[in-house]
Amino acid sequence: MIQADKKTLQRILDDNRKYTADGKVADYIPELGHANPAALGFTVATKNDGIASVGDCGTTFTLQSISKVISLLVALLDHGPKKVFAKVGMEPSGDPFNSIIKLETMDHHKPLNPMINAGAIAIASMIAGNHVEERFQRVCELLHLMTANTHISLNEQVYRSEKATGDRNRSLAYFMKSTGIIETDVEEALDLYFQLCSIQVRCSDLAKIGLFLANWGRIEGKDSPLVDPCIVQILLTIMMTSGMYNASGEFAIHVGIPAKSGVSGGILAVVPNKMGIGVIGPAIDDKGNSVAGMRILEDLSKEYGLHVFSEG
Ligand SMILES: NC(=O)CC[C@H](N)C(=O)O
Repeated sequence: MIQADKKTLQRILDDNRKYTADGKVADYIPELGHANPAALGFTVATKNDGIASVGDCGTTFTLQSISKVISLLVALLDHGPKKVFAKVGMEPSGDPFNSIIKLETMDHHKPLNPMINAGAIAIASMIAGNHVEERFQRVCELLHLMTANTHISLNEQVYRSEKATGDRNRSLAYFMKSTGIIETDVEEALDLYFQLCSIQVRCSDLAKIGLFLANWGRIEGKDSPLVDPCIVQILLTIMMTSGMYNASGEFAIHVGIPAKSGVSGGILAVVPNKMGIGVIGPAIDDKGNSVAGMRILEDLSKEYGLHVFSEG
């Protein structure tokens, strides 16, 4: 269906190109500022119907906050939900992704969820490994398995740029160290977080990660899951409630599928049991979400009836 329907996918892309003009490329991490604001593309990877890409899918970009889903997955594999959620909450924040305001006032100073920066830095501090490089490699190896693409690796320039300008994240991390949320070396947690945000991918990689989650942790064509489906259920639920930062509620109403965005303009979306979708559109809104990318997902959801709360 998806291959045969490439015309529909192309129409959805063309209809939404105009919205790239309504956003801006993030430049608070200077290296991200080089992205082309007019770029737009997406890949759909389906369970039984192959994979199709339209638009500027050759564009490479960094995961940015999309990496938060993968870090959470690895931390859950390492420690289990009980230990992980003792340190980080499960509630939507309603605040910007890099907000510091609730850290002091929340119960036990827990960051509200793993999809905001504070939560993701705390999660990074829990990823097991002898040193940062080993921890980073563990995450990359999992990505290689999910995508069958062993080329996925660090974008060194973005990493350096982010590390040089990441003072807000540094302040979040040191605050969490002072309250005991971070128990390990704070600089190492930050370094790993910056590296994970700087992993370079294409839309097709995101779509395959999405399909892996849509398949409840199974690699296409393999029967036994690589990760416990209960863990995938946690990831999808947190993506649904918090994946689009303080626009998660609106996105859930209009699109209705679990998704995670990043300030590079990428969006990873999952239609459980059906497909994974990867979108790139570097022009983002003031909440950090790709403007045209969200419109594409809304159109795909309406065209194919993907909203998870749909009349049967
Ligand atoms: N929303 C995002 O994608 C933020 C990730 C970015 N690396 C940051 O820490 O600021």
